[in-house]
Amino acid sequence: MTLTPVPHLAVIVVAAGSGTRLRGGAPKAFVGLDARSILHHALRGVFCAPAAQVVVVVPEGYEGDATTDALDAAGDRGELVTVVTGGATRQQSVAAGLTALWGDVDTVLVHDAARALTPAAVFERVVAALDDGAVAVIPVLPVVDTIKRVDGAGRVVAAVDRSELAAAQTPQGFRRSVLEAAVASADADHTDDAALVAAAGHPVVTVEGDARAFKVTTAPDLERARSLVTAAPEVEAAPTPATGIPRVGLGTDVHGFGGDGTLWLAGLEWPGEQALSGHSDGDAVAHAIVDALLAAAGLGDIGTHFGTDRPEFAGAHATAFLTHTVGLLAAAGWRVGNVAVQVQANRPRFAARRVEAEQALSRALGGAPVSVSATTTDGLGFTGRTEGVAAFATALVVPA
Ligand SMILES: Nc1ccn([C@@H]2O[C@H](COP(=O)(O)OP(=O)(O)OP(=O)(O)O)[C@@H](O)[C@H]2O)c(=O)n1
Ligand SMILES: C[C@](O)(CO)[C@H](O)COP(=O)(O)O
Repeated sequence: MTLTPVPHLAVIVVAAGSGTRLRGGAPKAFVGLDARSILHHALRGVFCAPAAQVVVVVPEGYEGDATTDALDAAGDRGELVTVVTGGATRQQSVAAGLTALWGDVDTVLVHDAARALTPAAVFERVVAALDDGAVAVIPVLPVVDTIKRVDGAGRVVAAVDRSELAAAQTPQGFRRSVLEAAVASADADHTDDAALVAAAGHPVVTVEGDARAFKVTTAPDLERARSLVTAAPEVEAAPTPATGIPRVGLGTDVHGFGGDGTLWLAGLEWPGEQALSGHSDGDAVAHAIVDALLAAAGLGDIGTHFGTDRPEFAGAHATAFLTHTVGLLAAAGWRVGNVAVQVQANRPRFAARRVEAEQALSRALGGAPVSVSATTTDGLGFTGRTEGVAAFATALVVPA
């Protein structure tokens, strides 16, 4: 998704850090997440913002690599890209980026390349606050851990009230004149641009950040980013949840009788009933729900994530499928609203276990409501001949 271009908006992507805490064997922005670098992933997000210019600030000697990444990520917007050499500190790199801005730019977002998986919605919120008249805007997340002040010997000195704290992310947005003046008059090195602007006496407002905008700082952060993009590349390409707007999806599945063991259907074991065949346990109800949820979130379909090339799902039951799907949704910023599923089958008879099935499926979906209905087809078709089971599901997902 690309927002409507804002003519006078530029994004400065600071990527000139060395990544000493990561120790990735190259400057951090040039370490790979998958086949592409951290910088490439960050720029893909940046090009969802309505920028008229994108300035990429990189370590000396990496200008060529950065240009290749930037032009690839830019697609047909390559003319917007300027690559410049950064400085010894982040603040100096921001200053270098500012010198490259075109004359008509009046609004600037500064974004860490290291926050490579920042969703477009965060850019949207920052731009919207600037449009509403703010001179400086930062995305923040609440601090979730209990915080202590400690002395040099590691002893606790005091508890800190975390309700007064927020963790700062990027992109941070500013009126250009305000940021330029703050950089020019800075008498200290600050770790973020908001601190610089606040030190110059300007109010800084906050908007909601996003857990996916985490900064790749240490090796575990890199692991997390890699697992997000390699385990579920579609997560990155999936539509970013538009604030407050839910989406619906549809899924169907069919399995024939003839499997080994007992029947598993709708997350329940059915002793004495003939099993369905399939790579997993043949639970057509669970699979239809997975398809409906993935479709709603724009994450492909069951074959994308649970194909026969995934041995861990051989023989797996509904809980494995549904909990994995909930995880994929969460990584893409969605949670399950509700699910309704209909089973067409002569056997098993659902009436006595319908509520039990709803509860089992709901548990596997983290508590989201699930409605199960069952019907026969008056002897028509393959379900009418008791050759198999068909299931049809609809799902609603809502921004997490
Ligand atoms: N001289 C610098 C230092 C940092 N950055 C950028 O600022 C962002 C946030 O910095 P940080 O995560 O601290 O990156 P590094 O400085 O590379 O990491 P470290 O402190 O571990 O060396 C990163 O995108 C980084 O590339 C920069 O452009 N120029
Ligand atoms: C700009 C920043 O990402 C906001 O959280 C941060 O300040 C970068 O520097 P840090 O030293 O890694 O916190």
